[in-house]
Amino acid sequence: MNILVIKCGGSIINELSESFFNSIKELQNRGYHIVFVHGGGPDINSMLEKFEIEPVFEDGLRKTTTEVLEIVELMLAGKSNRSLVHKLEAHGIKAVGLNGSDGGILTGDYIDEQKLGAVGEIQQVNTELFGLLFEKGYCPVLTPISSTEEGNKLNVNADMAAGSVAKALSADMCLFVTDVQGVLKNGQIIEKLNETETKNLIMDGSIHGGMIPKVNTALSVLNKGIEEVMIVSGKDHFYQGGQFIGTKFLQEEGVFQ
Ligand SMILES: Nc1ncnc2c1ncn2[C@@H]1O[C@H](COP(=O)(O)OP(=O)(O)O)[C@@H](O)[C@H]1O
Ligand SMILES: CC(=O)N[C@@H](CCC(=O)OP(=O)(O)O)C(=O)O
Repeated sequence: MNILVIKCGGSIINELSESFFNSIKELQNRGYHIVFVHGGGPDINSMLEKFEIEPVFEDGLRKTTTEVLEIVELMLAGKSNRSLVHKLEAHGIKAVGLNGSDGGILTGDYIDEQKLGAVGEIQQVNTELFGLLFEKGYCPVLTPISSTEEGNKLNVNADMAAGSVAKALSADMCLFVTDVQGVLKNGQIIEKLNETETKNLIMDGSIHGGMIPKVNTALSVLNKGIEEVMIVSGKDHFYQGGQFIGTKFLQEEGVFQ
């Protein structure tokens, strides 16, 4: 079974192009089973603004108080997930929305409760429901809210959640769909990146903000043996005639799995 995990960023959910859906259909026709993991950062920020709460980020991760967590879940599960499922279905792609806590899909733990509040990283992924949905031709669409073993809710960065899902499924491919064509430097797309080059771009500030968890997750997924890991745009065709368009992450030369 060919499995593809697609992380769909909040930056692009409301602006996904027709070409994006055509690319998804082309991949399904080529036999890929697809799991979507979505974000929703901009919608969360808009709602926080309405409540006059200032969004605070540390290296791309949202500081999550109890009050913020309620708004995060409201927007992610109530808006972003619904929008993506509606759009997929409207394009003839069978989709079912799930929260990370449904059927115990995502179990996590706090990263640094003191510094970030209720922000987690994934410790375990229960893939059983994905298998059941794949059998009937549905794409699971997952909100990255997780539970701790004690049942506390955690806000998990959607890039990191997608990476954990890709690893748990031993996916053939993991794509991060966002609002830019890939990793850019001086406005130009970088087509191929290895770990050292990526770390240097973070150090010199060329990669910043929400791109940091994305590239770090891309590298960690690659290091787990998933060979096709890319950042692509949801504004255009990211796949056409068997070719992907975006930034592809590559193992360092001389490093073998
Ligand atoms: N080197 C870079 N190349 C491209 N985008 C970058 C880079 N560094 C930071 N970014 C920012 O990262 C954003 C994508 O991350 P983010 O806003 O978190 O998107 P998403 O919601 O899709 O996860 C881009 O729109 C851009 O503003
Ligand atoms: C801990 C943390 O940062 N969680 C993210 C979850 C949503 C997300 O990752 O959305 P994007 O993919 O649009 O960035 C947040 O609260 O914004």
